Amino acid sequence: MNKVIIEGGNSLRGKVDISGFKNAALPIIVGTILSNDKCKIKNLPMIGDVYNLVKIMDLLGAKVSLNESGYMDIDTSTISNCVFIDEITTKMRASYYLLGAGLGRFGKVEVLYPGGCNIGVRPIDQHIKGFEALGANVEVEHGVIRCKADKLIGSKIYLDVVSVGATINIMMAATKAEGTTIIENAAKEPHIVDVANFINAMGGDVRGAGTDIIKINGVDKLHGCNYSVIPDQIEAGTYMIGAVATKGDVIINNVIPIHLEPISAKLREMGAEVVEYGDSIRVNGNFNLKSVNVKTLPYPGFPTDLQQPMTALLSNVKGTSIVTETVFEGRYKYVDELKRMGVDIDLDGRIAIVEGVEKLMGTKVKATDLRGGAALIIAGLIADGVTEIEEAYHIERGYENFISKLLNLGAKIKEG
Ligand SMILES: CC(=O)N[C@H]1[C@@H](OP(=O)(O)OP(=O)(O)OC[C@H]2O[C@@H](n3ccc(=O)[nH]c3=O)[C@H](O)[C@@H]2O)O[C@H](CO)[C@@H](O)[C@@H]1O
Ligand SMILES: C=C(OP(=O)(O)O)C(=O)O
Repeated sequence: MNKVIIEGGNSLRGKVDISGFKNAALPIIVGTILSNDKCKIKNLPMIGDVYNLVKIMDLLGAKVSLNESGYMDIDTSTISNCVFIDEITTKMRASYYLLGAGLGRFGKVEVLYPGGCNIGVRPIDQHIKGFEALGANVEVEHGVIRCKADKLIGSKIYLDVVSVGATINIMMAATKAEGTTIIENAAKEPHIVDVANFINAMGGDVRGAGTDIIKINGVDKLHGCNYSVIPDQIEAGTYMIGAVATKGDVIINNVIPIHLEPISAKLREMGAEVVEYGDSIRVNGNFNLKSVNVKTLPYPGFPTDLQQPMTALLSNVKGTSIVTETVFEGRYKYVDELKRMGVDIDLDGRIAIVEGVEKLMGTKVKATDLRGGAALIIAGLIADGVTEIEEAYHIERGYENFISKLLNLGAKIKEG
């Protein structure tokens, strides 16, 4: 998808089904390497990152098939090593999970430094700290990461920053270590819990996921399993924000409402109505909305992945909103694009001062990254006239059928 064209001005109304969580699905697919067996994974999102990862798993030697309803059969017993220097892994962030899974299974991994959204420096020092604490030798040279361990031994690891990727990577490697590993100051995101549940479904012993102390008792051998990925918190949050931005009324199905609490709370604070049901949530934005301040934080704080769509919404809400991005220092690149649509946002380091304007105007803009692209879609939905979003391929990395889901909700949107 190169371009998305939106004619703004329609409220989103109706129902939308949320797909499986990108940031849980990706480590789960890579985590099947630990099993050395056959796994069946359900509820995978049909997104660019999943397609890319299927190619990677295939090139590594796994037998993998994925059907269009998000069901994967994968046999990783046919993988013989994890030395894999191929540019394909630089097209996404989650290829870094080859480090934890490969180290756990083979005691040796060589891969290129991962890619992913251009939202800041994104170091992996905490992953490395964890692997080294488990006894691995790690070298990073000319963009290649090499990890090697004759034997992994459980250890106590305090993360200096709360990192989703480091928590999951250490959990994966430690699952095959001798003895017990304790991760302190671990990330608590819903996908951490999902990956821990998946490891346990393969016969692992991970306890405490979802709290900031995770205990992993190493096991000798894992086995295959059947597993279903949780719904995508960020995709759901994007539709919630879209409903409010367009003064619409949307029922968002296949969600875990508690995972959406940080978003629901903020939208309620703005004056929107958010009603939770068992596995769905209704968001009605047809009220007088007020400006709010938003600070991104690790879970259960407001997710950084929704900062961009949220800022697009606030740009059209009367009053001053202050957005503070505490997780990624470079996550405001899309603001220049929003400015082309007439928004009034001043950036001061990690702080965005958003003066709500009455109207956004459609024009040609460029998606700078995945969620920056989603922010431009939200802006395009509320803008007067036509918005053309170029470099829209970023959006496909993480949203399943975004265009057709929005069409079903009444948006005027098409691929260009
Ligand atoms: C594929 C995937 O799941 N991506 C998500 C993952 O990215 P990712 O795993 O890259 O994000 P982290 O949680 O690791 O990063 C959080 C913060 O820690 C810093 N840091 C991280 C690791 C490290 O070794 N050293 C270090 O300093 C990062 O620069 C950032 O400032 O979590 C982010 C935070 O929820 C999300 O925005 C991404 O969508
Ligand atoms: C930053 C994101 O993705 P990634 O870490 O895969 O680049 C995201 O999903 O918003």
